[in-house]
Amino acid sequence: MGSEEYKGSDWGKSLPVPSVQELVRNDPRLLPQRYIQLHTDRPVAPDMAMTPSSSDIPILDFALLAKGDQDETRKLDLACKEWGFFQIINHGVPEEVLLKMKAAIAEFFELPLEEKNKYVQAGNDFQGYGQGYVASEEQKLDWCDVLFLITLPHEIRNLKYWADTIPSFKDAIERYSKEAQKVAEEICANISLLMGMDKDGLQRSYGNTKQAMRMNYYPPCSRPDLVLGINRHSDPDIITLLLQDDEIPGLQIKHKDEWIPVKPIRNAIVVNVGDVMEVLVQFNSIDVLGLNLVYHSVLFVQILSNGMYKSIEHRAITDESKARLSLATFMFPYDELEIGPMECAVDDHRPRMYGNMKYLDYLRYTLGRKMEGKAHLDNTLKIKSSSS
Ligand SMILES: O=C(O)CCC(=O)C(=O)O
Ligand SMILES: [Fe+2]
Repeated sequence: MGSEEYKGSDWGKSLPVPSVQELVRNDPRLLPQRYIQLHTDRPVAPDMAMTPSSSDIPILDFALLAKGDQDETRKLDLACKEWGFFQIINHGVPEEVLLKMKAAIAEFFELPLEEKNKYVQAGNDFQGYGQGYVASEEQKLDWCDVLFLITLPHEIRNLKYWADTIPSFKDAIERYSKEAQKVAEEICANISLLMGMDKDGLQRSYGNTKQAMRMNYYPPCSRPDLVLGINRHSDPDIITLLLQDDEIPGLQIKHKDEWIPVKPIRNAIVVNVGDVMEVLVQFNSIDVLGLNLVYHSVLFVQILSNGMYKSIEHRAITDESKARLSLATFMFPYDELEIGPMECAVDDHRPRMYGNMKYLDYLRYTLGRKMEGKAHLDNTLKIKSSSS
């Protein structure tokens, strides 16, 4: 496949918006109307406190998982089913790699605006410095500036967006990107085992992957009760690894209709199930009998699916006095992959929950619209009459 096809420029684009960081620098109390969320979306006061439930979000020991520890594998299954989110510790990514990655992001956002603007999203591109998911001049905006880069495979990188002003920037990404890929692949390997396949089963199904990074900078906000750092959404990928600030909380996940904060754990990585995982890698209890019902061909994956692993809505709130940084590392399937449930898995007892769709079409659909919880999956692949 030619590298041109992989540049990401056909993934869609986002309308240009002002830098929030600059807005705050010029007047920390100014809050333009476009950032004030509708009442229903505002983070109400109880959300801002650490509720006891945040400590229920599963914490997995990655080293045990990689060793095939049965209890840890069961915890992974439960985490994907009950929460769609979990944190991993003992993940083996050296602390130095994490610190350098976070420092590189901080250094990027500290650059003067003129310098950052050298890496601004081109008119037809999703990559670069700017914001994502802005589809209209009317929609509410996130209190956030973003640098979005496709990081793997190497040949599809568009280095014009890589901040070469910062000498350590490329190296920091290089090292973290490699480690993050290993961790994501190991988690997928364990999910394959949970599906009754061998470790490579899932990977054979989704084929080659692409990795992209979304570096988020959330400036402090004088009215954190009125704005959102990033609006509620699910990630349109297979799996996401998130590095969040060790000190400043912000991430919240929707669990049983409540917004639960994900309490930062030093050096931990937050993992979440993406939309593609929900469509591709779900199974009902009948499948756990060890049957390998996942069938794959070069461009067509047919998966038995009945809605067990869910990509969960999440969002980030802002802090009144401190800026917060986070890094989401996405694992995407390749553009041509056709996703959908397998015909032989659909019968009177197991109604089809998803249609089929080329992944690129799904990605373009979702990236070309404002974030809206799980509406994008519901409006495309999800079959409306489905009960869940
Ligand atoms: O900053 C966060 O905690 C969440 C970021 C996120 O969800 C994303 O970039 O997709
Ligand atoms: Fe996300």
